Amino acid sequence: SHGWGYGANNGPEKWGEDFPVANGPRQSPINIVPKEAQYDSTLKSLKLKYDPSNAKGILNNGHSFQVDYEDDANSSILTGGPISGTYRLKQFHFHWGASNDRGSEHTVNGIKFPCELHLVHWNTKYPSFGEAASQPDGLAVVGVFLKIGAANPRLQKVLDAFDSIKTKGKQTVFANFDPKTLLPGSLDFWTYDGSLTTPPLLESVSWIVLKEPISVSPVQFGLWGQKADQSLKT
Ligand SMILES: NS(=O)(=O)c1ccc(S(=O)(=O)NCc2cccs2)s1
Ligand SMILES: [Zn+2]
Repeated sequence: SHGWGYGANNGPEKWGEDFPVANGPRQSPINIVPKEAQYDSTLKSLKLKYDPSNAKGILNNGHSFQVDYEDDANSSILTGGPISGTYRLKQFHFHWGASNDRGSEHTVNGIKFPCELHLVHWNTKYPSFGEAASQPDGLAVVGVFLKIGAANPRLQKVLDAFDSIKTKGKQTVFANFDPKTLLPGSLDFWTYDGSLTTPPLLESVSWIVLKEPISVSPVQFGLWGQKADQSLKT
């Protein structure tokens, strides 16, 4: 199909053909250079309050594995940090590569991590996710880097679910999961105004990238690589 992807003919270099905002002023991802970041004392600490029962299912959308959440109430929300108001969790998903030396979208001092988790939230001042996604302050995505290291038992439930959704379009029930368990000990973050990192590349995201990575073991990550068909890899 002609849809966007990560291949030579439909990859990031070509996205601008169908999505001209790709050449816009606030495109993500970016390279984060900690020494150049400015400390902003007006920023508040991040507050994440998630209700595990809001978890609905896990989907292989052909570009990632995505866990979707009920978002018809303020039961799983993000407040504080750089944002004002209340943003509701819509879904979380991952980006990874064909090998451990690549995969993350943001880089730190030019270094790619093997994987990056995104928790996608939308501003409740708008009536819906779709409406919020087209507004400059519509979305807030928390990014968490994954590094290869100790086994991470909190990830295991997500990894185990990959087994039953190996092909694009497949989804399965994924219930009772608190994504807060995936976060590192520190919620210190870098923040900037950017965009969705995949089409439609909308410039509506307040990015909140956590400084501390979480770990995944070589075995856990190896399974990940095997399970995802090639189209899923960056
Ligand atoms: N990598 S990322 O977190 O920047 C995301 C990319 C796409 C995301 S989405 O699933 O929220 N769809 C976005 C939309 C589809 C249609 C209207 S907006 S989140
Ligand atoms: Zn993402």
